[in-house]
Amino acid sequence: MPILILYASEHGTTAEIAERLSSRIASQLPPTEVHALSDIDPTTLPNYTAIILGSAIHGAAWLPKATNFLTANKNALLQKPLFVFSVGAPDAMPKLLRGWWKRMEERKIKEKVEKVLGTKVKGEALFGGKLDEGEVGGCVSCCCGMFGGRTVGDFRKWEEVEAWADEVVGVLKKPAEGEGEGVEGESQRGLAD
Ligand SMILES: Cc1cc2nc3c(=O)[nH]c(=O)nc-3n(C[C@H](O)[C@H](O)[C@H](O)COP(=O)(O)O)c2cc1C
Repeated sequence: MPILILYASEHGTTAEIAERLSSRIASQLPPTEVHALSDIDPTTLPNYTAIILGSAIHGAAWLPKATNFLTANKNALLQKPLFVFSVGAPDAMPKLLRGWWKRMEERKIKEKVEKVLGTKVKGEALFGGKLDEGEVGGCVSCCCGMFGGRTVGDFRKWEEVEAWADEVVGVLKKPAEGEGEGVEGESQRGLAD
């Protein structure tokens, strides 16, 4: 059965990261499938070995379509080893705020996911994304610009994406206690404890 990578994206960066995760994982544990949340039939979730769910971050939270999917399909998702990732732009913040902002987002998203599921997931990550001209406007743009932040930029670090893909593979390959193969262990990258 394939490993499923699902994503919620507004401007395409989360989709690209999902594709990169997929190809890296497929090079070690094929097959994989990648789908936008809007393109998956939730009744097919039992057909996958493991599920990796990712969302772009807006307003320091997952996109509503990702949170809604998590809530609506909680029971099916919990039957599988579940990993989550987020794609945001904390590196666009002014330098002084960057670390604090990233940790705040990590904590907030982790708490929300665990609250919806009622349990921890097998692994989590927050990756840098991309901001194109005109995507972020108004107050956010103005404040970032004034205090040394950026409103345009590519903050992706592909080596971090691939390293997390390798961690996911490691977790999935690790035998569960008392079983021949399984999913014990956790893979955390960039998300606060
Ligand atoms: C309207 C808007 C709001 C955003 N808000 C946040 C935010 O609160 N925190 C953050 O880390 N990134 C934020 N971002 C940055 C996006 O998460 C980042 O650009 C990401 O790469 C977008 O992914 P996507 O291309 O898949 O939509 C925002 C971007 C936009 C366009």
